[in-house]
Amino acid sequence: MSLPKQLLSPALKAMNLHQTWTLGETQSYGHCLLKLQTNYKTAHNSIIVKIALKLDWRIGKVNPFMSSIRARLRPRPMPLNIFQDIDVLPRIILAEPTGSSAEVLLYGGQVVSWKNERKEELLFMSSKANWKQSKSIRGGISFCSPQFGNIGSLEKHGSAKNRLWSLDRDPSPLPPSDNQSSVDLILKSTGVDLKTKTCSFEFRLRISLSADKLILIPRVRNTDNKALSFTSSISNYLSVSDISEVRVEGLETLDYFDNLMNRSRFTEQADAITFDGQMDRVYLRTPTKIAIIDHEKKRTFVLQKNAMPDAVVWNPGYRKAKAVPDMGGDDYKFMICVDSAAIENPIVLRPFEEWKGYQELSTVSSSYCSGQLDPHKVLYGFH
Ligand SMILES: O=P(O)(O)OC[C@H]1O[C@H](O)[C@H](O)[C@@H](O)[C@@H]1O
Repeated sequence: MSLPKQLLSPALKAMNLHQTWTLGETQSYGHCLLKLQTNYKTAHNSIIVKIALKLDWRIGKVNPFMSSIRARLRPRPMPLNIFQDIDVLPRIILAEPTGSSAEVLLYGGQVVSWKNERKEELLFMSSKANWKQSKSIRGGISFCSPQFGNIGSLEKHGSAKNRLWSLDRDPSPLPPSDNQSSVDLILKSTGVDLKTKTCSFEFRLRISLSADKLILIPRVRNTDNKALSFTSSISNYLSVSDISEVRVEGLETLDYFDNLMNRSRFTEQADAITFDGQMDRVYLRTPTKIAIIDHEKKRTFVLQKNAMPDAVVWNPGYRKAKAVPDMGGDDYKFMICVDSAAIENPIVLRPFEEWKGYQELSTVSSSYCSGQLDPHKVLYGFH
């Protein structure tokens, strides 16, 4: 008996992600049998549809179809908490057993909230942030690539923060995240990027939350057959009590480009960086660990990073903040940007090569001081 068309079409539909396939016997090397059984109820009867699919693949070659089948056969991870209310940008809520949480937008792959177990917000968000899906949202944490700032011909701070990312179900070679405190996102270059960059690429971003720690692992893959060169930063808007109470340690004696002085190069002379007006600097070849100490809040942010040798320190100060349309008058007091970055030497990827960065943000109580920067880790990294 042949299956009526009206039943065959939903049966074929059922062959997609929503059904679990079972792996049948392997008949010989390079062949495999996949089986699916579904039950259809019509008004009068119930019909069992059994579908068997034989797959052949060539020895020694990776078959992308097989790897997608394997991905379907993997045990299902816990569903993510995704919210998509009307008029609100789709967001993923990451939660962690101690009570800390984070919110990640698909738009820009941006982290717009990170709260500790006492529900205190650790990230700054502008009181005039533009929450529409067209411009970047001032605040939180975002991955800026393939260009930092306006050094180059591409969109300022790159296109990654102004695009809608998707969930990345197969973040290999990273293992898939299987809990509700981690999310993997992917963004592929579009025709618009290609017009300006003339090279196709993929961005991937893993955001993981654990007790008092937020980890970001950005990746850039060159999917073209010519070399790709790019600069990047992870822009961190940290919430502080008052910028005049903040000092940044770990950057002393380093060279920096001063963006307020036509990117001229200077050497830091101060013991630590403090703020009494606008500051916009790119510190070069920094240690892997930087401390941002908030005396009034008695809280220290510890920024640890790998594969991003530079660090941007930015606060607009009173005057510049007035000229920034999406920033409230006093907002500059309650924020500091200290970004992990690769700016001085652009990253160059050969065809199909992938770059992987790493950033870990954590908080400790303010008894922290520069003496606690572990010299070994500062010199040799923390992995
Ligand atoms: O105003 P935006 O384009 O978001 O840039 C905000 C800031 O980002 C970085 O920190 C740059 O070093 C600054 O020069 C820039 O002002």
